[in-house]
Amino acid sequence: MTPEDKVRVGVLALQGDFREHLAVLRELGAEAVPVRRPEELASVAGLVIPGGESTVMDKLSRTFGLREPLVERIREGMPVYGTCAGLIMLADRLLDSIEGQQTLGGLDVTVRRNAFGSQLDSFETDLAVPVLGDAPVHAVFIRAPIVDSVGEGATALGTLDDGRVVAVEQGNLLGTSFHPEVTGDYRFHQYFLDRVGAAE
Ligand SMILES: NC(=O)CC[C@H](N)C(=O)O
Repeated sequence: MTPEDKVRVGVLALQGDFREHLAVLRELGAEAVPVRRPEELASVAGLVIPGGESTVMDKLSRTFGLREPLVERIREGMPVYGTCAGLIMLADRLLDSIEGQQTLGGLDVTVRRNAFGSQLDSFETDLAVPVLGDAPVHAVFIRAPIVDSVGEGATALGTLDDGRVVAVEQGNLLGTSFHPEVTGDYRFHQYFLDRVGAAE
């Protein structure tokens, strides 16, 4: 692969663990840049929205003038992968939001914030994700949201043993409740990059 062939993708870098996602995407051979301004968003063919705090990310996206361009690119079909707070940002409907909190939308799902309560802030488990192959995905959940219901437009990709959905896709949009960037298993990032390559 020459530098000219590299897929150029962005990671929303307003807040949260965007550096880890940049490192993963670069390791997978993509040109990955932080996105904080509309011009930077315009320069990328796909976007990762990282984990962090969705209420803060929402506010900053409006302050930085990114909200409208983000909504527009999502509507236009740009591949986007949202993890944890990023999944919250992509949800059409949100439960346990704070007053005035908005999402970007795009995924026909209802997501509940902080769904595992304070006793179980963080946990890890192995998850079957058939679209990524037979090997289970080791999933790390950190104050994670859950997909409370999946609308007609979206498809569940992975569920916990109790049936709760933690990975979804819809067209070019992909969302996980958990954090693949911290596990060394980058199949979700590769799945996203394949979408970007196909969409270009
Ligand atoms: N690790 C995370 O991204 C946590 C998400 C956070 N609880 C929120 O509501 O945005």
